[in-house]
Amino acid sequence: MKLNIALLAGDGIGPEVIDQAVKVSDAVAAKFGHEISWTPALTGAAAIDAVGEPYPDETHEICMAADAVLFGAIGLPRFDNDPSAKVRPEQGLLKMRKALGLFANVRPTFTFPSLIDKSPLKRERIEGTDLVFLRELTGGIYFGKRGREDNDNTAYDTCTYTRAEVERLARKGFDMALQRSKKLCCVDKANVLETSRLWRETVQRLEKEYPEVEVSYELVDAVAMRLVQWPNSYDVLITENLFGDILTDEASVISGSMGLMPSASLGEKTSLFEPIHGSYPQAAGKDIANPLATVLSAAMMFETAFGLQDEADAIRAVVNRSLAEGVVTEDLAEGGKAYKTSEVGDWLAKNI
Ligand SMILES: NC(=O)C1=CN([C@@H]2O[C@H](COP(=O)(O)OP(=O)(O)OC[C@H]3O[C@@H](n4cnc5c(N)ncnc54)[C@H](O)[C@@H]3O)[C@@H](O)[C@H]2O)C=CC1
Ligand SMILES: CC(C)CC(=O)C(=O)O
Ligand SMILES: [Mg+2]
Repeated sequence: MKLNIALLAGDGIGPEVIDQAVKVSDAVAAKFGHEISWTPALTGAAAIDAVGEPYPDETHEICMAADAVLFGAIGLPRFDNDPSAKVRPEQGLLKMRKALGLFANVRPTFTFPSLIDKSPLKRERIEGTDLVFLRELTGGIYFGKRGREDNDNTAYDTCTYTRAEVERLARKGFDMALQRSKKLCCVDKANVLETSRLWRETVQRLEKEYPEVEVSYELVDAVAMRLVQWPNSYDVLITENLFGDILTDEASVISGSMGLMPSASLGEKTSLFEPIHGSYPQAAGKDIANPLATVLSAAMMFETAFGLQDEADAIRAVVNRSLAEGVVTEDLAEGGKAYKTSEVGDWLAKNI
């Protein structure tokens, strides 16, 4: 099979972790007789520096022409530390998600048997955790009207959701629940927010179409607590953009490192695969970041974008072996040998 993949490395550790995902993908492709054609494209601060905008038209065209997109991360301190910057890397990420129609971000949270004792949470709480967030990705407060008024002394961001936006995400959640343990949790703040009440009402209406699915409705603040207290009690969780962004970073603690959790951003036209972490600028250029979140995002790409299950399983199997054998970056080394980002990638590619 010929696989045409757009490659958006981005900023900070983005290029380093993407390099490892490319090595591993090429190795799995060679093993199973596929040919990958990678088309690199600019995004984030790298694109601002090169052409003045964070998601150039040319990058969009490359993404639309590809069968799938593999994305690293964007963002740099020189923008984070300058609140007055008008053009920002994150605008490129949001523009890209909107332009590609990537409304559903699938963020699984799971544990690795060899890492259970590396999590700051107790073994008996986290063992067997296997849950998945479906985060709405192209609506809500990240895309609402924002601005300043009152002589620059007041700022506002608005959160808007349409019933259609909620429904398409929720349907994906119900469908996913049917494939899994038939449990769905709608995470909102319906005791306060009107948008959350629209979410709840829309999901309640859909319940009739999915009588086999047991739905619970929980407030986001309580979920933030229960997620680390009893992660095993959750299976599929659906939620809006902001809540999903925050809760999934929190959930990464269950697995043992932010550098482990992958995601798939799905839409009608195309799909994009990206680690849940950001550009971790403190580690940029040091060859120390954990590449596994990006490598596992590539596994999701083989599975979801190309229907290549054996290839995805092969990547997951070699990742599990690397962890069991202690071939890990410094975030997981705990005083033992810390491998470089590139060494982990080489090991995975060699052992697949
Ligand atoms: N999807 C994206 O491109 C995202 C971009 N960002 C941007 O990234 C920049 C940094 O943001 P932060 O809040 O520091 O989030 P971050 O996710 O980049 O880093 C937070 C912490 O997570 C850990 N971490 C993250 N990735 C890791 C990896 N691969 N290996 C080992 N440890 C890892 C590190 O301890 C790090 O200090 C900002 O400019 C932000 O806007 C933030 C989140 C997502
Ligand atoms: C710019 C942010 C919306 C990126 C982020 O934190 C994420 O998608 O997880
Ligand atoms: Mg985030």
